[in-house]
Amino acid sequence: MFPCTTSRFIKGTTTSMHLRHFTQQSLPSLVRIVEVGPRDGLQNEKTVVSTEVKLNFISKLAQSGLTHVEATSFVSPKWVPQMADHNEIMTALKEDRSEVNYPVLVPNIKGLESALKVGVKEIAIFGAVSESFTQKNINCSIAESLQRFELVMKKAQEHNLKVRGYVSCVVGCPYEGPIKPVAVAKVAKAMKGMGCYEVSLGDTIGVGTPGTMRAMLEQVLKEVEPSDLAVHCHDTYGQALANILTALEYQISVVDSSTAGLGGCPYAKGASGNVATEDVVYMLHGMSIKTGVDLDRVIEAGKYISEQLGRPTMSKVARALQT
Ligand SMILES: CC(C)(COP(=O)([O-])OP(=O)([O-])OC[C@H]1O[C@@H](n2cnc3c(N)ncnc32)[C@H](O)[C@@H]1OP(=O)([O-])[O-])[C@@H](O)C(=O)NCCC(=O)NCCSC(=O)C[C@@](C)(O)CC(=O)[O-]
Repeated sequence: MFPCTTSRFIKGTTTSMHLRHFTQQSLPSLVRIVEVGPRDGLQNEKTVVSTEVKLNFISKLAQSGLTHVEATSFVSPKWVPQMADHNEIMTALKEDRSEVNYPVLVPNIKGLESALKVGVKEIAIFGAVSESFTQKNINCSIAESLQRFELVMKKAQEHNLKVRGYVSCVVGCPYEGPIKPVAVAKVAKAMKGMGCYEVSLGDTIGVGTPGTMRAMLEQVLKEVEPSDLAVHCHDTYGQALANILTALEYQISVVDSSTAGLGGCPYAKGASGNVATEDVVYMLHGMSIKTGVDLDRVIEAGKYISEQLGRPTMSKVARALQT
């Protein structure tokens, strides 16, 4: 996968830093989880998952107390075939009378126009801090992507849509290696400045450690308030929970996760799944941090989708509790 690169991602990042001492009192008492399983979790699946299964999965997640379930992407079906049923998914969710938000990914005006036709209320624009990843993922430069997002933002605001922003590759890029924290701060600031209500910082290939997360967050927090940030940690190197805890220490209280640990980006080869929602909920509840999420119900949703995909869950908590 990245056989010779591991040391590149951990080298020289924390030695000069003071390890801060945090007490339980200084952590957020409430964390909002943004469930990305139906989108990030499934987008990389080779076999097309039926719309019916996706909707059942979303329904189970919605019944678990999650308030934000990212449902699909309005991207090109040639680029990401698994998300080609976005119209059917969002048309079905229009009938949902719950308070759950169903944000969708939108890369450009074409995606936004399609999303508006099916009554989407919240979108997420997605950029990155690496030029190579941006080219591979959305076929343009970082500067071009920000111009596109400005157009999307303007139109979204005209339609009173909420817009979230993603910044990918915040500690490492599959093509460029380690990323400078100051570059992340620049893109995060641009996303926030154009009107995103929240910017989610993505460790797309899961190479971050609490050391590199800390270095990155300290720069980003010079430009964006912790209340406007979320973290999105893939678990490739088994560091995701530690990285999330690091973000909580900086008062970031929104965490993206994916039930059953599904996921990966088609344009970030080698990236494994997101941190499992079950594992995040277990950790947070164990620290007396509220999430409003019913762990048993999320485990049930994870069991359902894992059975449908024909493989065991990647959630350690679900595995432990099911045996
Ligand atoms: C952005 C594009 C569309 C540019 O793709 P492009 O080829 O440069 O676009 P184009 O404008 O030249 O159009 C080419 C064709 O795509 C169509 N097209 C154009 N736009 C759309 C659209 N919105 N919906 C449907 N179709 C579209 C357009 O109509 C045309 O169709 P044709 O004439 O050839 O039949 C493409 O690169 C794309 O779809 N990329 C998606 C990549 C993606 O979804 N990646 C995964 C999500 S990001 C991620 O997972 C990371 C994250 C968010 O989780 C955080 C983290 O982990 O770090």
